[in-house]
Amino acid sequence: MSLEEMKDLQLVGKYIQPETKEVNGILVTKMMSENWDNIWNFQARPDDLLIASYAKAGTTWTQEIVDMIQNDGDVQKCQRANTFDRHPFIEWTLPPPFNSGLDLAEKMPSPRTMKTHLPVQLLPPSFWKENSKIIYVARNAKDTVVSYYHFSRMSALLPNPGTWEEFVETFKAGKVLWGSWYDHVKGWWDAKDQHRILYIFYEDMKEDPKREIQKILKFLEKEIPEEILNKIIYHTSFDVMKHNPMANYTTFPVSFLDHSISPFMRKGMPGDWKSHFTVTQNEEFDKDYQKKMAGSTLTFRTEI
Ligand SMILES: Nc1ncnc2c1ncn2[C@@H]1O[C@H](COP(=O)(O)OS(=O)(=O)O)[C@@H](OP(=O)(O)O)[C@H]1O
Repeated sequence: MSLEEMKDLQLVGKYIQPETKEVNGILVTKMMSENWDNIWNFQARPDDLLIASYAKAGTTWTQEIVDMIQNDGDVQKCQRANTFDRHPFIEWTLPPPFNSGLDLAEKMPSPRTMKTHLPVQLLPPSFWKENSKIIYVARNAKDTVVSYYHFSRMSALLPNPGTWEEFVETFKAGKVLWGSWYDHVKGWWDAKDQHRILYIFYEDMKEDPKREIQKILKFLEKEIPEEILNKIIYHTSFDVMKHNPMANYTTFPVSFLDHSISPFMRKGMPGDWKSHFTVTQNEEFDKDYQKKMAGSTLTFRTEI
């Protein structure tokens, strides 16, 4: 449905209950669980590109970078629709008249670029069979939980997060949509060498966007002049994306996403967790983290 039609339906969000259900032990929305057979049987194509991540890891940022690369730095072309419509969110299921990710994806001509937050074991198997390319973006747990908390406060589509203290515990227990952060990042990390997966980090993107965009270019087998590369870095910087209505989620009905509670483009900085965690909370988080990440070669930076 068009943005104009969406605006006429400002109130619809109020009637969407963020009820949850489990699919193979992973929490998803009730609507996703009811649509699960279709999601699982989704037909990927060999020339699909999937941007995968745990929620709040820098998905939208990566989507904008990829779209700019695919459109040779043409900003106008990247303004053709909001992020949600440009890159179908395959598992995201909404009631009619809203478009669900699968509907959008199935209608989209090849080559498609799509998004998912599914943990690796729940990815529709056709992606593996067709050997589609996947970019996985990961972000450190502490900044992720902060961003997830504020997003849950502003989004009527996600369960109520409760207090910050409560949400940290829910996150640690993996009782949030898309399941445990720890299992998600490790699962995709372990899968990366057996498939066409580029695994990148939010903190690295922030530290040196040029270097990380060059990694994406290489993965996509694309070459662009320096001038376009610089344009992409500028257009996908936090300050520019924050004011880009096609990338900052402000085109969504306010009853879905209420930016006056917390903007989607909130801080965009590694290390913001320091203004949220108490000393005790941080020590307990670290202790729990060591246990959950023990034995993995995957490491994160919590500041740059
Ligand atoms: N260009 C750019 N630079 C730096 N940071 C950026 C950028 N674009 C988005 N963001 C930040 O990414 C967080 C949102 O993550 P996602 O896009 O993965 O969210 S979602 O799961 O798809 O809803 C959210 O992080 P927080 O600010 O910490 O909440 C966004 O602000």
